[in-house]
Amino acid sequence: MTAKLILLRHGESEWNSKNLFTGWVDVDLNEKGEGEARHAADLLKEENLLPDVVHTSLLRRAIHTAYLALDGCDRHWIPVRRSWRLNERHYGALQGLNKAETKEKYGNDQFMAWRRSYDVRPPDLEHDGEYSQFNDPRYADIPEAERPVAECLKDVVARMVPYFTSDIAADLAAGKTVLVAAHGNSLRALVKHLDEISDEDIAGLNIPTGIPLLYELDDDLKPVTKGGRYLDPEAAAAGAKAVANQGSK
Ligand SMILES: O=C(O)[C@@H](CO)OP(=O)(O)O
Repeated sequence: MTAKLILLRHGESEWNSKNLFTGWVDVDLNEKGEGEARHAADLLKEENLLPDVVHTSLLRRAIHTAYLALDGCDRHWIPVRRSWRLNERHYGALQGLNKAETKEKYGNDQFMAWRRSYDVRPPDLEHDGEYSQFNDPRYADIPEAERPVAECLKDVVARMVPYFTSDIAADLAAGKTVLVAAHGNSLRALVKHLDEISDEDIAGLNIPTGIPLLYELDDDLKPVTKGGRYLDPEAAAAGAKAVANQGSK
């Protein structure tokens, strides 16, 4: 028997459209992003892929996307589980900065190392910085010493995979169709884990906003088809290309 795992990056956010590094800053979807989330519902309905349980991050762009996608396919009532472990990568002191300006200021190599290398962290964000979440009550359960102030993708893999192998895997093993509504980099971390992508090759993988990506997993939770299947492959390819080019003005 195969288990069904649907990955959904949130729809376009207010800061995606302004080309700003977002990370843990809790910005909402813009109108286009809400439309993408509703369209995700249509795609799920068309394939009769109706989630039994949803896992989201603690950030409203993922929570809002999950709600709109589930509402649109009459699954607004299913159990919801949330974890900071599904949050976007903490972008440290880059949070709030414009991507094109950052690339211009620091050069493409540094910009790409911060954005897509596996193990180069952006500079730390001060606890009292304008876009710091250090004292946000929603993260009170994370011991201070472990509360992120900047993360590379390797850090995201380290905090996300344990949640996948415990909570998400338990729902999959119980035969549930699972929706994970999360973020560009937390989903890159999950796809890296599922498809066993190398630390080098993951740099080239970008996840588009708002298009469900279906993985059918075998009993060992290995993908039956590597890379899964986007429910709208053409839009996904165009969306991934746009994410890759975000440093350009
Ligand atoms: O700004 C961010 O938090 C992420 C996702 O939007 O950006 P990037 O794709 O540059 O890692």
